[in-house]
Amino acid sequence: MEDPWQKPYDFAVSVARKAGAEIRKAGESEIKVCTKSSTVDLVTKTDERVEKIIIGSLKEEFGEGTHCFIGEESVAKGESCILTDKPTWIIDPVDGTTNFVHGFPFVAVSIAFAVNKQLEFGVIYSCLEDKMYKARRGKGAFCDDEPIQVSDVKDINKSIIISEHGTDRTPEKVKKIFSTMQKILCIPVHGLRGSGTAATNMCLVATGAVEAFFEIGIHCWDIAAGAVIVQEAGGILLDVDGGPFDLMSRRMVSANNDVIAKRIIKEIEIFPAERDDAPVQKKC
Ligand SMILES: O=P(O)(O)O[C@H]1[C@H](O)[C@@H](O)[C@H](O)[C@@H](O)[C@@H]1O
Ligand SMILES: [Mg+2]
Repeated sequence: MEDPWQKPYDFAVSVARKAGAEIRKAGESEIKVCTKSSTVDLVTKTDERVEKIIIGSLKEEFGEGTHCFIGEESVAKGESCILTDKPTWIIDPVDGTTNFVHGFPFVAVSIAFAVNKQLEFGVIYSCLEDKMYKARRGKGAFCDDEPIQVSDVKDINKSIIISEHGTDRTPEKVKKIFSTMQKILCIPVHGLRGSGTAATNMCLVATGAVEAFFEIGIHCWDIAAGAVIVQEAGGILLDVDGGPFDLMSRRMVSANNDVIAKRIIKEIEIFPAERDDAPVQKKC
């Protein structure tokens, strides 16, 4: 039987590469910065332009009617963020916008594709490092066409863990984030890290450079592609309460195995984050 998703997968890789080249070029000129949900949730013209390029190319190739699109900047402008059974592209045009603005060298283009709410493939182009990560469900994970594999460490005391602070600086939430980090650091683990992009963090789990990455407050476009890449590299995804991973829940633990994941989960202080697919509240 013909493989229906090979063409979209190959196309996603070429679009991600094209988008990454645009980001690199834009980084050479002055970057005008605006904000979204908070004063530290940054957005630039490049985020918007690159998302338009990606969605425009996908629509041209696959038609507007049959495929749906969830893109970070389109959702910010009021488009729907509901995952249906239709073939759906989930896109973060510039993951690591703060890094991009500051010239911190980890910025990724993240493109995932889901059908019947199941993620079929994920492509992450770490464009400043020029590394192309990709995975298709059931077919393994790759970096620049070389197979990648999570680490086999089961001893938490020999692990490196990644987390991020996010863009919600409500003092009670920040307190919980730092309390969690303090507890994990004191297990003790070898180290705590953060690249500033959820997509790249997940690739670091997938290559075995770190054992786990967790965050509360991320969005589906930050982690959809990484979810496929981590699982295809042999890793696992869980909710921060140890339950099943839910793409729209804005919380996730990705790890090399369930021993590491469950040990981390013991220390996570959970705080609320509104779901990506929550009904939009009408403004008065
Ligand atoms: O850079 P963006 O696409 O906004 O995504 C980042 C997110 O906003 C932050 O909350 C996370 O901490 C980063 O890891 C994301 O990648
Ligand atoms: Mg992002």
